[in-house]
Amino acid sequence: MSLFSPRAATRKKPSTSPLRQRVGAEVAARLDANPAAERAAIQGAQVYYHPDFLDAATCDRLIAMIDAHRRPSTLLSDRNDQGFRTSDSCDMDRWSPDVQPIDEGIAALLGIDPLHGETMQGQRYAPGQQFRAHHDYFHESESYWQRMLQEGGQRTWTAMIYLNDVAEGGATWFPQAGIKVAPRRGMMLAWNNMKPDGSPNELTIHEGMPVVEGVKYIVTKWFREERWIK
Ligand SMILES: O=C(O)CCC(=O)C(=O)O
Ligand SMILES: [Fe+2]
Repeated sequence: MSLFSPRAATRKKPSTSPLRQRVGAEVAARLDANPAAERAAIQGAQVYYHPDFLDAATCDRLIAMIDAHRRPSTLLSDRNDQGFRTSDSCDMDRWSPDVQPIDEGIAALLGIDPLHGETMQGQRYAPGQQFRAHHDYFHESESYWQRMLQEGGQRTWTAMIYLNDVAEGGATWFPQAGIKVAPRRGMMLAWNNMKPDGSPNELTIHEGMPVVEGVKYIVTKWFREERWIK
């Protein structure tokens, strides 16, 4: 039997990275040392909760900003998949006095330079709206990848904050990691999209489940391996 396998030779493995490896370990160590943060009891992915990261008044201010600026959400993917992400979303102006302290507070909690953070996204889901299963990391096989390399490279950590409680539905579900998180006003959910070796972690696939009753508001912050703002 030949040891050479043409299939294995042509299948491209996603790249590992010492930089991403380091940010994974450093952020996890920082959150482990923070008594306000709690690590989810799952194998194979680093996922943390921080209840009460934002107070109610701050959540309400962000909700009002989302309502003032929201438009139908978009997708980066090459596939044009109707129904995949049906929420509204908007960019939260990082230099506005209402957003900047929150933006910098998230970066400080994780210990990541705020300049690595993409523009914070606000999202609103009405009943029936959802964000189906996806990875937050970029797929190196997609046509956007070369552009992403110019714009700070791969995404490492995601920090998401629920701005309100939702009467029914709207949980964030990680089907492979095996956790389902119900929206709770002010709670941050943060996870590393990379494995310990700095390559994409498939186990972080997650979904914003359909809202059944009520309206769900969140803000999401994605961090890049390099500076997103030059
Ligand atoms: O709405 C959710 O619970 C998930 C949102 C999400 O996956 C994202 O913003 O990347
Ligand atoms: Fe996501």
